[in-house]
Amino acid sequence: MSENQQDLQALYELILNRKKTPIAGSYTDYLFTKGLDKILKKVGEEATEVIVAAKNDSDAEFIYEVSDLAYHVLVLMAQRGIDLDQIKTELAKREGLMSKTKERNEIKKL
Ligand SMILES: N=c1c2ncn([C@@H]3O[C@H](COP(=O)(O)OP(=O)(O)OP(=O)(O)O)[C@@H](O)[C@H]3O)c2ncn1[C@@H]1O[C@H](COP(=O)(O)O)[C@@H](O)[C@H]1O
Repeated sequence: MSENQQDLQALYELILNRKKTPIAGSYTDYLFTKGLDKILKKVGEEATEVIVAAKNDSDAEFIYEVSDLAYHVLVLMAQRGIDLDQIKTELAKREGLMSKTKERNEIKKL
């Protein structure tokens, strides 16, 4: 990993650290202080911004919004007490599984 790439595990640990040891002026601390509903609101907003950016041509804007969402999801995970290893374990269970697309009946127009 290049020096200019954020390590997700390190970021998650920094977020956990903010939860354990609040720091004045920290945005992460601000989110934890506001609580779950505020964090959920931010995740919702950031997800919407990803959707809007994905429809636009700018890769930079899309990357920016996905990064905002990733950070806020990590804050949500920390708030819920779920760590990255638990997500990796869940993803590993799916490795090699064949996805099944369901046969769906055509929607009939009324
Ligand atoms: N990756 C991030 C990160 N991504 C986005 N953000 C913040 O997320 C906010 C999103 O902007 P918005 O305009 O949606 O929100 P806002 O108006 O600032 O605040 P709201 O009242 O709407 O919540 C901005 O304030 C960004 O600074 C982040 N804040 C922190 N980090 C990482 O977390 C570390 C610790 O940050 P602090 O907790 O601030 O020390 C930092 O060093 C970074 O590595």
